[in-house]
Amino acid sequence: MMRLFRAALVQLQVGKDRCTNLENAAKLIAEAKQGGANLIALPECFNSPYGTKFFNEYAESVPNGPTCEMLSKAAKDHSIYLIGGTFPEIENNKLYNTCTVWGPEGKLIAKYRKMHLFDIDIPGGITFKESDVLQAGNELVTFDFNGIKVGLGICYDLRFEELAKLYRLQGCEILIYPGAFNMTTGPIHWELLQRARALDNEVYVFAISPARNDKGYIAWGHSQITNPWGKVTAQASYKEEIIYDDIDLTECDKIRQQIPIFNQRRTDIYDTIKKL
Ligand SMILES: O=C(O)CCC(=O)C(=O)O
Repeated sequence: MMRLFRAALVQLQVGKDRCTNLENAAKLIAEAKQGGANLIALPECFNSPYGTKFFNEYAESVPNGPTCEMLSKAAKDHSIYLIGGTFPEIENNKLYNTCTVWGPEGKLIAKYRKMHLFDIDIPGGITFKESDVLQAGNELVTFDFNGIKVGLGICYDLRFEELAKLYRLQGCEILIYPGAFNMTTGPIHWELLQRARALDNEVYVFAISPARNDKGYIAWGHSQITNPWGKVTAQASYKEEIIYDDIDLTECDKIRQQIPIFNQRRTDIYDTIKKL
C-alpha cells in the first residue's frame, strides 16, 4: 500500500478554443509528470469557458469525445492517475458537470456528476444558475488509488459537509474537488471551506481551479492542498501554474489516532434527533 506520493494540481488557463485547451492541458500534464507527480488533477470546466451558455456547445459523451481521448492517452503515456477536472457531459440529451478519473493504463476508473448545482444570487456580486441547463448527479463516487480511497466532489459540493462526511464514513482519506470559485465568494470562502472539510473529516482535500481570466467568468484561482489537520500545505496564485505537494498519508493515521473524533461521535443521541 502506498502511503507516500507526490500530487500535482494543474491550474490551467482556459479559453474559448477547445482544441487549444486540450493541447495546453496535455502539455502541462506532461510537465507535472516531469515534476515527479503520480497523481495529477485538473480544474473544473477545463475544456470550455465556464458559463451556462457554453455547456451545450462543449458537451461530450463519456468516454467517446476528444476530451476523454486526451485524458485517457495522457494517463497512459505518463502512467499516472489523472483526475480529469470537469467538462460538460451529454447523455440522452441531458447535460451534467462531470469529473472523470483515469488510471495508469488509460482506463476510465470513475465518473462523478456534480451533485449540488451552483445556483446562487448575490446582488452586485455573483448570480449563477447551473440548474437552468444542467441535471444534478445522484451518486457518491470513490476510486482506489493504490490502496487509498479517494472521494470526488465538484466546486459547490464543497459547501455541503454531509457529502464529505459520507465519504469519510466510507473510508476516504482524500477528497478531490475540481472547482472554479469567483471573485465574490472566492476570497472569503474558498480556503475556509477546504480547511473545514479537511479538519471535520480528518482527510486531505485537494481543490483545483482554472487560472484567472480577464473576461467572462473570472475564476478565483488559488488551487489548494489542505492536510487532515486543516493546514494549507500548498496554494497557487491566480495565474496558470502547477503546484506540488508530497503527501504522507500517515498524517491521516496520526490525527485520527490522536484526536479520535470518529470514535467519539454520539450517534446514540444524533440518531434519536428528527432529521429535517
Ligand atoms: O460556491 C461558490 O461560491 C462557487 C461555486 C462554483 O463556482 C461552482 O459550483 O462552480
